[in-house]
Amino acid sequence: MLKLEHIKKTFNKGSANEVVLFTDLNVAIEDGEFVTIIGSNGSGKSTFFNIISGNILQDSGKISFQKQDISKVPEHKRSQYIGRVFQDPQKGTAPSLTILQNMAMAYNKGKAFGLTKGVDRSLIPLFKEELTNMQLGLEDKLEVLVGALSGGQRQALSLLMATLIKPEVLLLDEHTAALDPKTSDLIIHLTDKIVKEKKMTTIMITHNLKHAITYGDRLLMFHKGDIILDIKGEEKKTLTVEKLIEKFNSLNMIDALDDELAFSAQ
Ligand SMILES: Nc1ncnc2c1ncn2[C@@H]1O[C@H](COP(=O)(O)OP(=O)(O)OP(=O)(O)O)[C@@H](O)[C@H]1O
Repeated sequence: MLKLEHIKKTFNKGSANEVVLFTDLNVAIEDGEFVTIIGSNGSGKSTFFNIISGNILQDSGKISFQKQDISKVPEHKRSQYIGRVFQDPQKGTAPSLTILQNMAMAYNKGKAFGLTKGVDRSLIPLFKEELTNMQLGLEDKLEVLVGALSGGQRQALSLLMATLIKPEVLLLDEHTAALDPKTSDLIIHLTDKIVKEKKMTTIMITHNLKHAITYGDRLLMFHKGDIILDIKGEEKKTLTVEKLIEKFNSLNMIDALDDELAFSAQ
């Protein structure tokens, strides 16, 4: 279980630019859970990920993973069990290296590894199999430079690389947002397939309300540094855009739905 307790975070404390974001954030994510996160701009979604990954430190509060206190564990150590895919297809892959070299890098994550001696060729069948599963034809492009791939192909590769050695927690930070709608649907479908196959604890931030409702088994909504909705179980399984909007209305929270989110529901 990944647990955040009483997290507080203020940026630029004491200055004119002070942002009091989290005053008492509490959430527990079960092993194997696939959680989708929505929320208006600036509601704290990315900061939530930054605090989980150790990219920024909370001011106070506790983060524990499998009952171990990881509140002060540095990011590079947490990255051994926490994988992350970003919105920008440029991140997460090395453009000047081939697909094969990128896959080898991902395979050797956390180990002392250099490309000077070349890639262990015995791994090629495994890499080909993984790439074939994605159905993007990348298995025939092992020697192609990643910089020459389309945004969608590159994001699919980022996803594959982040999960090649199964992380215990996978953070997806709007990883389909920079893609056109068709490619975005393809990548989200692929994501769901990989998450289910590998049974990974996964948290996905999305600005696409339909994706947040369709995928995953729990939905959290952030608003001004608080989690204002937590929908799981049967309620999540049978959730529709209409039901969610009804819920916002009944809780007088329709303001929490910004234009981008509302638009994505159409
Ligand atoms: N490193 C930082 N320094 C100063 N302020 C920050 C920093 N990171 C985040 N903030 C502020 O904290 C608030 C929450 O930002 P965050 O990026 O977590 O929101 P978000 O929900 O991910 O938004 P978006 O949907 O726009 O990506 C914003 O007001 C932002 O300006």
